Amino acid sequence: QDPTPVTLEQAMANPDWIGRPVESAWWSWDSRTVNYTQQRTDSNVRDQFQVEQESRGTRKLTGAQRAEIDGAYPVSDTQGARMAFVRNGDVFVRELSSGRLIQVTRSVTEEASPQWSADGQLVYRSGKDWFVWRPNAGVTAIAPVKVGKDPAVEPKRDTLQQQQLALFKTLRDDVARKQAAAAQSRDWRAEDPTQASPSAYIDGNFEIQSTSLSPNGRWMLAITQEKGADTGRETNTPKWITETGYTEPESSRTLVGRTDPVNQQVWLVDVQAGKARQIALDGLPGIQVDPLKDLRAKAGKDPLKGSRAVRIQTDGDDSGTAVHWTAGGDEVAFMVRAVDNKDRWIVSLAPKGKFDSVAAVSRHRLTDPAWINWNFNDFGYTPDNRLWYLSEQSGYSHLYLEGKALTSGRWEASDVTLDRAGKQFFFVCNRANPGTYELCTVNRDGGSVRELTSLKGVEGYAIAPNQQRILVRYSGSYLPTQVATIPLNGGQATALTDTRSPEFKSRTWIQPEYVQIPSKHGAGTIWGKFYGPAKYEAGRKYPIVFFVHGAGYLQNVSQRYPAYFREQMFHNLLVERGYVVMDIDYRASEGYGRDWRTAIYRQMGHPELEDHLDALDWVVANKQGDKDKAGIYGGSYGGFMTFMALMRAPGTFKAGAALRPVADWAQYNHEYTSNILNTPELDPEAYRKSSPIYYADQLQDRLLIAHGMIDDNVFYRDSVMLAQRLIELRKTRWELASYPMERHGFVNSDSWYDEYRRIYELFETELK
Ligand SMILES: CSCC[C@H](NC=O)C(=O)N[C@@H](Cc1ccccc1)C(=O)O
Repeated sequence: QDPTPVTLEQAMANPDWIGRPVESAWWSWDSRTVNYTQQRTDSNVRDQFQVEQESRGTRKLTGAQRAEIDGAYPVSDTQGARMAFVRNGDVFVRELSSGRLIQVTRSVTEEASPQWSADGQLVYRSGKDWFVWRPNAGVTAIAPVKVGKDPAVEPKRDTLQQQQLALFKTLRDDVARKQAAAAQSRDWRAEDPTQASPSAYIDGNFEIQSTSLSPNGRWMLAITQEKGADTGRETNTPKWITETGYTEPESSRTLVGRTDPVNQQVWLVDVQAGKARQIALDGLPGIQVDPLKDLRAKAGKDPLKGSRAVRIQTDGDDSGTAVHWTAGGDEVAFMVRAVDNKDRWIVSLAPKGKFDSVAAVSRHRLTDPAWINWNFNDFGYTPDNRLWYLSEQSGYSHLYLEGKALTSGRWEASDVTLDRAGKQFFFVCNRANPGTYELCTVNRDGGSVRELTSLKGVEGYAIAPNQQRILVRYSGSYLPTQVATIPLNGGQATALTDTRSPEFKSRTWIQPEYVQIPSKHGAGTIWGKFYGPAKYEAGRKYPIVFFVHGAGYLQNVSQRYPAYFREQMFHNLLVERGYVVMDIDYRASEGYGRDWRTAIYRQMGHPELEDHLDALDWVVANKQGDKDKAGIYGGSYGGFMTFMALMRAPGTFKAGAALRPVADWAQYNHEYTSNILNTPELDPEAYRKSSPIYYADQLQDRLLIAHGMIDDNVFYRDSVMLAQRLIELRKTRWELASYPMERHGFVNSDSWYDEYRRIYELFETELK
C-alpha cells in the first residue's frame, strides 16, 4: 500500500492527534486488572485508567476510585502475603489474601522507599526520617542521625576546663549530678523496649545527604559530604517573554569542571545503641591509583595523594542512595563511584556482631579507562542473601550472581527483576539484533537464556502479584507505548491497550529499513534506519538527508517508538518529495556495548564523523543516493555533529541544520561531559579536539542554526558564541533562528513548524 502523504503542518502538530502513549503501568493487588496513566488531550494533566485482563474493559478512574486502587511500583513481602506502596505520598499496605487496604500514613510529608523485613515488618522514609510499621502494632519512629557532638559522651576537657573543675567543688557536684541523670536515662532506655532508641551523632563538618534503614530497623547507612562545600556557580538564563514585562533571569546549571564534585563519606549507624562510625573506603582496590596521573602532570597540577574522591550512587530518581539490604537486614550493599568516572565498586557491610570492626568489602570492581556507564547499575540480593548485579566487564552489560555470569554474548541485559521465590531472573534483552528488545529470563542457577516475548520493542515490564503473568510495555516504529500481558513463562501476548487515534491508525507509513553498513574505519557494523521510495526510478539519483540523533548515548535504530517521532514523519515527507533519508547509530550510541559507547573518549565528533562518511558512501553505492546532493541535520548532539560534519569535512554535505547544538563542550554540564572529555582544566586538548567552535574557520557549506532562547540544557549561549565566531570570520552562508519561548525540547507546534519549514527550505534550495 502506498504511504499516506503527510504535510509539514501535520508532522509538527501537537502529538495529541496521534494518540498519547501509555506511561507508567502496574498491576492491581488481585492480578486481574492493570492500571496505567496517560496524558490527557490538549493538557498536561495525566489521567489514570484501569483495564480488566479478561474482558479488556477499560475505565477512567475518578478520585474516589483511585482511593481504592494500588499505587505504582508495589513492593511485596517475602511470603507474598502483603504488598506495600506509596500513593499520593502516603504509605499503604494491601493484604493479598483478603484485599484489605491498610493506610499506614496520612501526612503532609512525602513518604518513600517502603521495604519489608524477612519477618514481615515494613520500614519507610518520611521526608528525612525513618519509621517502622508492624501489623497490629502501629508505627515506631527511628531517631534521626544528627551531625554534632554526642551529648551523652563526656567532652574531652582542655587544661583550662580541667583547672576549673579542680578548683571548684560546686562545679564538680553539678557535673556529677548531670552525669547521674544521663546515666539513669540511658539505663532506663536500655531496659525499656517501649522507649525510642537514641539518636546517633556524626561528629565533624558534615551534612547528611541521605540515609537508608535496614528492614529490621537495626542498622542505618548514612551518606555525608562536607558541609557548605562549594558546588559551583550557576549560569543565569534570561527569560525574554514574561508576564511581568521585564527580562527575568532564571538560574540553571553549572559548567563542566568548574567545581569538582564533592567527596562523600559512608557511616554505619547502630540504631539501638545510637552509635555511628565512619566506614573507611581506602581499601577498595585501585582507589589510591590515579588514572588521570599523566594528564594531571601535563596540566601542571599536583599529583593526587591518598584515595580518590567518591560519590555514592543514587537511584537516579532523587529518591536517595541506591542501597540494598538483605531481607534479614544483616548485610547491606551500596555502589561507590569515583568522581573521575573511571571506577565503580559494589561494596558490602555485614555489621551483625562486629559493629566496632565492620569493614567495607569490595564485591565487584568495574573499571574503565574511558568512563563507567550511567546505565546498567542494577544490583540487589536474592532472598537467600546472595548478591547479583549487572556489569559491563565483558564489554556488554550482563547479569552476574556472586561473580558468576548468568548471561553472556554480544548483547545487553538491563532492567533486572527476580521472581518472589528467588529462582528466576527477568530482564530486557536485545539478543536477536541490537535494536530488537524482548523480555528474557534465566534461571538463577544458570542455563540458557530464553526470550519470553516476540514484541520487538519491549520497554519495561512488571510481574503480577500472584506471579502468574507479566505486564509488558512495548512500542513500535509507529506505535506509541502500549501494554500487553503474557504468561510468566512466555507465550501469546494479550494486548490490553491501543491508544492510537483512528486517524493515525488508518494511515500507511514508510517502514524504516534496518540496514547494516560495514565500517571502512575498522569499527565493524554500523546499524542504520533507511527511508526510501518503494520503487526507484532507473538512472535517477536521489538527494540524501542524514538525520543525526541526539544525546550521543541514545539508540534510534531500534524497533521501539522513537523519541524522534515528529522527525520520522518529516522523513516520510522528504521521501515523498524525492529524497532518501538515513539515520545511523553512530559510535557513541546506546545498545552496542562498551567499546561502541566509549570510542568517542577524548575525541567527540571524530569516530562519529567516520561513521557518517561510511554511511554516505553506502547510500550512494546501494540506494542511488546523489553524493553531490547530501545534507545533514539533527538536534542537541545531532546539532553538534552537524557542525562537525560541515566544519571537519567541508564540501561533503552541501547543507546542514544544527538544532539546539553544542558548539563548545566546555559550556555543557559536568555529569555528562566529564565522562567523555574529563575536565577542561585537566584535559584542554580533548575539549579543543571535540568542540566545533575551534573548527568554525573551515565552514563553507550552507548552515542553519536553530536554538530555543531559554534552553536550560544546551544553553542558547552556545549558538550565540558560534554566531560571534562566524561574524568575526566573515562567514556568509549561515543564519541563526531563535525561538524566544522554547527550551531544549520544543513544546509549541508553531515553533516546531517554523524550525522544520526552515530545514525543508534549506534542503530544497541546496540539494535540488
Ligand atoms: C548535548 S547531548 C545531550 C543533551 C540532551 N540531554 C538530556 O536531555 C539530549 O539528550 N537531548 C536529545 C534527546 C532528546 C530526545 C527527545 C526529546 C528530548 C531529548 C535531543 O534533544 O535530541
